[in-house]
Amino acid sequence: MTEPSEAAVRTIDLKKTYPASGPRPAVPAVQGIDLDVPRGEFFGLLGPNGAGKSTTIGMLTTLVVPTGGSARVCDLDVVRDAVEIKRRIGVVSQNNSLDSDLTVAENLEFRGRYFGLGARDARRRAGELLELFGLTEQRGGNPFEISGGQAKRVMICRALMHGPEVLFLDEPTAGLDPQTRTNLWGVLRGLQAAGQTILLTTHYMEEAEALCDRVAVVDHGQILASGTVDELKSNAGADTVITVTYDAAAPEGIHGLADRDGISKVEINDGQVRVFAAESDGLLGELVTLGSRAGVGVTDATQLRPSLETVFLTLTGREYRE
Ligand SMILES: Nc1ncnc2c1ncn2[C@@H]1O[C@H](COP(=O)(O)OP(=O)(O)OP(=O)(O)O)[C@@H](O)[C@H]1O
Repeated sequence: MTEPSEAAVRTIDLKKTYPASGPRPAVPAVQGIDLDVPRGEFFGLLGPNGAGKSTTIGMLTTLVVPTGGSARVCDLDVVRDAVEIKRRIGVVSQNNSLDSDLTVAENLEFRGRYFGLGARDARRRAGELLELFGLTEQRGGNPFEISGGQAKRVMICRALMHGPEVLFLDEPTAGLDPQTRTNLWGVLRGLQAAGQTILLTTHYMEEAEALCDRVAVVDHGQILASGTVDELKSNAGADTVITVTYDAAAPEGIHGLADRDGISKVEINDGQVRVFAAESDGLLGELVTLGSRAGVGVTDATQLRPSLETVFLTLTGREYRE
């Protein structure tokens, strides 16, 4: 037997353009992305709605057929080896896809049988997973009469029934309240600690920051940057970003700031001024003072410490909207 490849997921110039339909033009949803996710890693695709994350995960899980480039999962080709890949991966979709005609436990057992487990093994494995995920009390319940967080945990259990090599999660905590989200983070961290390779998509920056070993920031179907959160911050946006909105055109004095040590960039858009600074002490006060000396008031001011948010702002020039 050959050693399994170290890469759990590898894509080269992967593309998907949805064809035009009636008056709707073709949509270039994914425009050539390269990913390399080693086994054991917790990898995140982070981007705003419509960035192409679901389409990417769809291609990796063989549900969406690429229109260009290539993708390998568990060293298998997503187009040629789709059936084998399905056996090797677990997928948790965005919406509740549990079967409402079955109980929580039956949903899991059914999946186990589908993947070839005997009835007793399927029951035992379902019981173990439900216990591990704190769902034993819900085992006989209807999967649509439990909370959103519980349903998501059941879906993760179901995806783990056959011991997948890679677990794919599409926006696992979208729509969940903060407490439930944090609980689910604990569950996912536990899975990774046990050796599970995980690839998730998220539009929550703090989720990517809290969970992922490495993150690819995606926007308009392209990867803008990837690396550990620390690498992203130091390569793309180590700066604090101060945004001030004046009630008239920005005061003249602002232009001089761009030449100062510790300030890497100043953007001026009519009354809005954005300053990217490694040394930001006192800067906000200075921007207010410059305004008042010129007879211009401040209507809004924000200061963002270096974070994935400032990385996105630096890369795209746009604020990140969840
Ligand atoms: N089946 C489809 N047919 C046509 N266009 C599609 C289809 N699915 C997605 N799109 C379009 O492709 C683009 C990327 O969508 P995608 O769902 O991959 O993004 P996303 O980052 O996952 O966003 P979200 O979190 O909102 O799902 C969007 O413009 C979307 O409208």
